Amino acid sequence: CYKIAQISKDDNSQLAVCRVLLAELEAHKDAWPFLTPVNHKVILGYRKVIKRPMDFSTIRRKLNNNLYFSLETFMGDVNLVFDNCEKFNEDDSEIGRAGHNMRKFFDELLQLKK
Ligand SMILES: Cn1cc(C(=O)NCCN)ccc1=O
Repeated sequence: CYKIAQISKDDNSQLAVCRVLLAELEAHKDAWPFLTPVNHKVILGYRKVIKRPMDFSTIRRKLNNNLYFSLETFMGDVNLVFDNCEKFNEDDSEIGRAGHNMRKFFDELLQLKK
């Protein structure tokens, strides 16, 4: 039993770290393009180009519904947000720059939490 308890405790503590990381991402001044799903009815071409849309509100819902099994699966969705942003936006654009800033910020957060 001890071993099973140990695994689940690690997952819980990892998920607690995910909640803190997500809160810090959402609070960043450059988070605004990523707070809610991109509206593909407004942003022409988005649905065709971006096969796996992701945003911070979706990540929060998945976290609340216990759909992340580890820090790694959580990181996969956060990086998907930034990868989608790079694919769809020019580097030299407001949203493109916000994406690069947020990815750098996230990488620095992860260094602190290690
Ligand atoms: C991440 N991203 C966001 C938008 C956007 O317009 N977001 C609305 C913010 N209120 C457009 C393209 C894109 O790649």
